[in-house]
Amino acid sequence: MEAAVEIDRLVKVFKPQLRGRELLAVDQVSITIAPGEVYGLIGPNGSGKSTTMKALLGLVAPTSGTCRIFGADSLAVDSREQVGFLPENPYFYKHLTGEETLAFYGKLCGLRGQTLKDRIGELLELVDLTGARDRRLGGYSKGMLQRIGLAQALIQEPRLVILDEPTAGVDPIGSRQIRDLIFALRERGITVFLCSHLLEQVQEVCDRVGIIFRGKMVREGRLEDLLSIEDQTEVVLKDASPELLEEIQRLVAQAEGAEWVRSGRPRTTLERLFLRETSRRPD
Ligand SMILES: Nc1ncnc2c1ncn2[C@@H]1O[C@H](COP(=O)(O)OP(=O)(O)OP(=O)(O)O)[C@@H](O)[C@H]1O
Repeated sequence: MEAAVEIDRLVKVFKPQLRGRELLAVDQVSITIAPGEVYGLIGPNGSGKSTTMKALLGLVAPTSGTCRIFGADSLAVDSREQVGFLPENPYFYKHLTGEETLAFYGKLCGLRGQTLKDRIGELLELVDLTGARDRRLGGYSKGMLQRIGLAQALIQEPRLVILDEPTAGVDPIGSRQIRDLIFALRERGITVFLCSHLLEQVQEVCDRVGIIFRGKMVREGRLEDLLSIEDQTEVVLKDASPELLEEIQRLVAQAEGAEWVRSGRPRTTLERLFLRETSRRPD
């Protein structure tokens, strides 16, 4: 099966504008993403995530290496026909309404008439902005702006969506909505390539993750494989009495090779606690 994304030994060196040193932003990075997969590229600020994405989109010319989208070289204009892109800081015309914004981008993609109208209606529904379709973007919250940005990226029914920090500056509830949207894209079989430096967001939505640091890919794999601690087993008990715990501990002490590491209450993440507490409260 043809890969949705194939980045092969990508190198990007930025030349200094006047004096100064060359900057190796991406160093021999290779990424392959299968159709329908949700892939997350994570790494600290300045590690080369956006540059990798821009090279894939043909917005940055590789110093060496190649990028392909469904087999087409990223430097060829037609490779972009299948791609939707949400940049890190999307710029929108604040005086346009949500609906006008999508109409603007839809027309740029060649959509017209009823097809365009239907597509706009469908996308506003998908990103939960039907009620705000006639409001100007100047009055949208950051989360709403990201969602209209996502709708814009989907206007031409792409097979691949590239999202650069889709939840940057968005509160946990807004982030949850964007995450749910990514799940919805996966259900539709759309390939998603996203980057973030927020690990928890990536953890929930991605099938596979790459960790990039100082331009180099340092780890890559399926999330379960990356996160499992190979030599440990987790048992979660409900309403366990202290006596039962003692009994188990005694059994473990008798067992050859096994070691009791810890017991205690499992913790939720701060993000989950925040979402649980705030979703209970009326506005
Ligand atoms: N057009 C450019 N000219 C010169 N240097 C650049 C350019 N674009 C990016 N860089 C540099 O390349 C390095 C990688 O930047 P990049 O934006 O790819 O990182 P990132 O991982 O996306 O960071 P962030 O999480 O902050 O968005 C940084 O040191 C950045 O300053």
